[in-house]
Amino acid sequence: MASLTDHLADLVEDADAVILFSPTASFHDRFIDGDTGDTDVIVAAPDDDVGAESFVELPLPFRNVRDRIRFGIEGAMDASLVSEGDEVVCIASVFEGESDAIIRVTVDETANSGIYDLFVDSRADPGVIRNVFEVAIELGKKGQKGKPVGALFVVGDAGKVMNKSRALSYNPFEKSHVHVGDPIVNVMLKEFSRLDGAFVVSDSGKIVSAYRYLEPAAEGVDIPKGLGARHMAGGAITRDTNATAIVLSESDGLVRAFKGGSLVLEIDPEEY
Ligand SMILES: Nc1ncnc2c1ncn2[C@@H]1O[C@H](COP(=O)(O)OP(=O)(O)OP(=O)(O)O)[C@@H](O)[C@H]1O
Ligand SMILES: [Mn+2]
Repeated sequence: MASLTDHLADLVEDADAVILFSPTASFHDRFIDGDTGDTDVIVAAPDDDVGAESFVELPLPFRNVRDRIRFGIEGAMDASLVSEGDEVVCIASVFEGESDAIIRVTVDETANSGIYDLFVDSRADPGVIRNVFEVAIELGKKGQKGKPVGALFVVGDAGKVMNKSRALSYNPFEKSHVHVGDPIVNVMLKEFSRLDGAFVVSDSGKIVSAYRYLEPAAEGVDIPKGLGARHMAGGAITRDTNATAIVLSESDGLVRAFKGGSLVLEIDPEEY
């Protein structure tokens, strides 16, 4: 079987840009050394291991290829590397291992899914959003003592979020100065996730409170039917404030992110 690289020249020809998703160094080098003509080469990956000229950092590996491509394209748009109407060739690994798939898309600014803005254009630091995702994914994978568990994290704009919520119980984070991402905090978050309500996290990642009952106005919130009170409250608080909500569902095990009152991203922790 001919390898993907044998066809690359044909497939990339007359595209405006190529996005290589997490390429190996050898694939990237072969690619750069080949004749890419006027086509810009962009690398999208968790880390820039290949010394790319143009780079879009992926905050998560995005097992779902559609999410990965959306993030890469929206990130490339944000950096003015591609623009409306551009033909972009995306080269990614869909199966395990090396780059094995090519998806050619036309950039359509109106189709912006918001997945890039979720991380980069939130009130909270991108790393904070990522850390909260990681806790939610881990919690979703393992549950609490083997049982599925739900959790609601409201990240950023914490002052306003506190004003639109009330305490369900004493706040174990009252006088602490702990941040998401600290290993010990992740253990605490998992422990407290058995109890009701939401975690409130500041822009910089400080855990402001646990056990908050959110009381946002729910009008104008557009979340899929079938999701319950936790998701409704999480979605609605992001319309009422500039926070981002990351919700782990106890019933279907998925992690969802809401921003501006809409569902932006849905991932299955089992794939991570
Ligand atoms: N307004 C709210 N603020 C904070 N937490 C809430 C709120 N409403 C519900 N919850 C939390 O969500 C939990 C689950 O509620 P519910 O089953 O209605 O939500 P859900 O969206 O179906 O979530 P799941 O998919 O996890 O079941 C409640 O036990 C409570 O801890
Ligand atoms: Mn439910």
